Amino acid sequence: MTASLSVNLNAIAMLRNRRDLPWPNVISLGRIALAAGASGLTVHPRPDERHIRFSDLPAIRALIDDEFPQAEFNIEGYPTPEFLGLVAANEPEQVTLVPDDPAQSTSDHGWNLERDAEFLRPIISRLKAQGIRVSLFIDPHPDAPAMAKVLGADRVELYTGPYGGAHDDPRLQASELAKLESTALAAAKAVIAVNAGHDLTVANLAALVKKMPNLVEVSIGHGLTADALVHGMSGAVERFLNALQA
Ligand SMILES: CC(=O)[C@@H](O)[C@H](O)COP(=O)(O)O
Ligand SMILES: NCC(=O)COP(=O)(O)O
Repeated sequence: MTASLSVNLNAIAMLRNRRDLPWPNVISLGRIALAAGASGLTVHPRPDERHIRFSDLPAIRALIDDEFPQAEFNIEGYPTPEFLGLVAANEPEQVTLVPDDPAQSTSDHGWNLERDAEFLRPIISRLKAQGIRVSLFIDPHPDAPAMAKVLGADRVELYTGPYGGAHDDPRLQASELAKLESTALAAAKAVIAVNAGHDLTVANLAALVKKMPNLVEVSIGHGLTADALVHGMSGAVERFLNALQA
């Protein structure tokens, strides 16, 4: 089974938000990603809207519904009442619950499922009653998948930040990969599906999927956006040089 790719649009939105202008256009780039074979689009709205804006969500929902009905919308975030309202209004196929503090610059850990169980249980059940698949963002630990399953989650998303962050240290990267592998194995035993994400790149993805044969989906934003810039730069310069000659 090949894992599917959900393209996280947060990094593109952050670039757009540098100016009061509509480019880079999150919807146009989402369309390009889906037309190129991505299976879905991910957004992680944060309370200060510094990346994706709440007003982007209906347009992403409409893009999928109108042009890519097989694709999935994945909304990630901390389940505040405001976040749950956004989810109810935009009807994603999947919600990934992440234990972010609003002050965090990016996600850097998974849920403490023992401590947060009674907080998460009713939220998971409410989201599932709305027909939404629920995934819990977890640090790699072999006990976590079974705990997530008991709480009613459909999937876990393994936090791959430390694995991605070890890009310049092969020994550390191997030990982070071993943790991810054992957690994916534990998820297979607990019969819960596995997503993964954070700081995944073309360079670190192949080793990950080899060790996690039950990986269903990866969501990737920062590394994929960086790659899009590298591979799009010469074409963009060419277009501007042509415009200068016009
Ligand atoms: C849960 C997760 O790892 C991603 O959503 C990541 O946090 C991307 O969010 P930012 O692009 O806002 O950092
Ligand atoms: N769910 C994880 C995710 O979307 C990863 O984002 P990024 O670290 O690749 O920007």
